[in-house]
Amino acid sequence: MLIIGIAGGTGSGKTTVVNQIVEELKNDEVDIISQDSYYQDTSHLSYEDRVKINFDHPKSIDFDLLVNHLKELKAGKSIEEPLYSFTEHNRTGETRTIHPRKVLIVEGILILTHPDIRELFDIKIYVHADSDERLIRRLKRDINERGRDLDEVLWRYQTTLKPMHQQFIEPTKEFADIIIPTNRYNTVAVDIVQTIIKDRLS
Ligand SMILES: Nc1ncnc2c1ncn2[C@@H]1O[C@H](COP(=O)(O)OP(=O)(O)O)[C@@H](O)[C@H]1O
Ligand SMILES: Nc1ccn([C@@H]2O[C@H](COP(=O)(O)O)[C@@H](O)[C@H]2O)c(=O)n1
Repeated sequence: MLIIGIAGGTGSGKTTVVNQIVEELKNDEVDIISQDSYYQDTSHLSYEDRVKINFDHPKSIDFDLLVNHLKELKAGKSIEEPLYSFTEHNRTGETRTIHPRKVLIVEGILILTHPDIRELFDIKIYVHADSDERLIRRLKRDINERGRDLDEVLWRYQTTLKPMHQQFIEPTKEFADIIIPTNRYNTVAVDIVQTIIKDRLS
């Protein structure tokens, strides 16, 4: 199994790049795991307390479960990925069965911060867009798709997104084998990654 890790700040375009990469691959060859599915289970907290969580700090992620799941898949076993709700700020209680595939792509803002996870990746990619571009994209996406409003996104940006990006996310760029600039749609970089994957599949 080829495991590719794709990191980068929120709104940098990780999900978009992943979707472009897998477009030409067959379903039974590839699967995608999002770090967002591995936010800690916070069912013991009230909604008011869950809203206040710093979702951009490495502690917010259940890395033990993610490492365990990646190792299971690598060993040829299926796993149950937890499903996550951005409106409830919590796991939904449902899961999705993921079977081992030839290619697994793992994407998320903090995935390169964890040494055991870095060790499991065959290829490490960092997607880079400028912070003003990322904030604009995040505003549009969170308001349209994640049930947020302008004040919520700006409050989160100032209190956690920006400082956590500078402290934890941006420094992981140094671990990347490939850095993809995504201030614009980068078809050349996507082509290169697709070529690497096809080469490994042949
Ligand atoms: N290169 C790009 N140029 C313009 N908009 C983009 C680009 N890449 C992504 N977007 C848009 O920005 C938003 C966030 O992109 P997404 O891929 O979800 O980022 P991430 O997964 O890194 O948070 C989405 O609405 C997406 O359509
Ligand atoms: N309940 C939550 C959980 C996470 N977030 C934010 O999601 C961002 C990571 O996802 P991307 O798709 O943007 O990479 C992260 O910056 C968290 O702040 C949230 O808003 N609510």
